[in-house]
Amino acid sequence: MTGPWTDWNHVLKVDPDKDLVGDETFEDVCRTGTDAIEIGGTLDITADKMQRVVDACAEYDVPLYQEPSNPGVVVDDEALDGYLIPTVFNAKDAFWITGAHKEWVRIENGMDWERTHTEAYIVLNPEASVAQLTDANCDLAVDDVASYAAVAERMFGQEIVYVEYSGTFGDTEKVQAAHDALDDCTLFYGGGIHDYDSAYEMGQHTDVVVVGDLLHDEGVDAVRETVEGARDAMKERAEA
Ligand SMILES: CC(C)=CCC/C(C)=C/CC/C(C)=C/CC/C(C)=C/COP(=O)(O)OP(=O)(O)O
Ligand SMILES: O=P(O)(O)OC[C@@H](O)CO
Ligand SMILES: [Mg+2]
Repeated sequence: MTGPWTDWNHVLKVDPDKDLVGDETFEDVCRTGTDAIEIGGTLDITADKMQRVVDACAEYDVPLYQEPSNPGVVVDDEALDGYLIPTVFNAKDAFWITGAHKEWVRIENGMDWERTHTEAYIVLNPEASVAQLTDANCDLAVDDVASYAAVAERMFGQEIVYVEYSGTFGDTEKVQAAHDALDDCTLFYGGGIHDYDSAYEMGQHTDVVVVGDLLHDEGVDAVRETVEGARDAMKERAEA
């Protein structure tokens, strides 16, 4: 399965419910050197807030994807390269596995399947809003994580597997196990990446490093360092 993400090292996740730092602009956000921008968050997201970020980023040439947290916040906009649709594989509440998806397809006026892509989340930080919302079972061993990853790719045809530690730096052994379990599927990792070193370290275990809160807490210069860290790690891996 191919998609543009097979060439990415770094994704910047913009939370439409959070502010930028100081007088930074979305032009600055689009010029951090990241490979793509994913617009999404768990709490207090609305279609209006989503639309504002899409509009602010539309004129720059960085790939722009929406990652909706529920069917009601999807925006139909030509400026979007596509939709990355989460499914939380370790959710205890089935709404987040197929229920929301069924509702979305039911209420949409014709699906844009060409631009719709799948992201299999394995949520591992029990403190994160996404874990609490979806009632995720985060108590997973290394082999549980690897097995979820394989199931996502082989049995559910997911295009991306996303190991999610939102808010905290994750266990590299679990991330590596997910990576080893995958064949064509692209592995995203997100959580607690806050500088060059953390991006470089996790970049050795995943295909793509996702950076979120750093943008809203520290700003674009800090994000740029993580782009460098992820890129250096992956370049070294490719050369090894
Ligand atoms: C079918 C459609 C269109 C939507 C449903 C999509 C699903 C299953 C969403 C469940 C998982 C989810 C809420 C994903 C949103 C992306 C995400 C994990 C953002 C990070 O959120 P946090 O960092 O936990 O939240 P805050 O930063 O808002 O606290
Ligand atoms: O905010 P952070 O901790 O960088 O996490 C990024 C992303 O995985 C959240 O969905
Ligand atoms: Mg967050």
